[in-house]
Amino acid sequence: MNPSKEPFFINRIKSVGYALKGAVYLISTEASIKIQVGIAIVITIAGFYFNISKTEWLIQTGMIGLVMSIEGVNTAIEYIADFIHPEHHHKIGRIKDISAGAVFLAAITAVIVAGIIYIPKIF
Ligand SMILES: Nc1ncnc2c1ncn2[C@@H]1O[C@H](COP(=O)(O)OP(=O)(O)OP(=O)(O)O)[C@@H](O)[C@H]1O
Repeated sequence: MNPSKEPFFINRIKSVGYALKGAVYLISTEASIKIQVGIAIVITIAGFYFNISKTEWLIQTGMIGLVMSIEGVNTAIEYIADFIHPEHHHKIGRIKDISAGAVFLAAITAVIVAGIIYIPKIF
């Protein structure tokens, strides 16, 4: 967002670097995203094991990305909430609960999608 005199592409490359730093920080510090990375690895192995179709791969990969992205946004919202109001406040609690609720909705959807893909292959 800062007005910059640097060339456009240098600026973009730097932004990708910052985003990468954020993703590494997220994965290395947040327990919930570590669990999600673990689940993503297991479900990817399952994809190879059950030889799922291209369409199933697209949907599965999309769901993994969706859940992990929303988890990242949820974590950022928690950081902002703690920064702007470190003390206990019911509105901060509500903000965090709504943010966590968004992750929950994405995760439930991912579980349903996994069920649709794998249950017929297992049973
Ligand atoms: N400052 C606060 N004021 C009011 N309620 C809070 C506050 N901080 C946390 N809470 C309540 O406690 C819950 C857990 O908060 P916390 O910040 O520990 O999130 P978390 O989901 O456990 O985080 P993480 O994903 O990092 O484990 C919130 O969803 C909210 O209901």
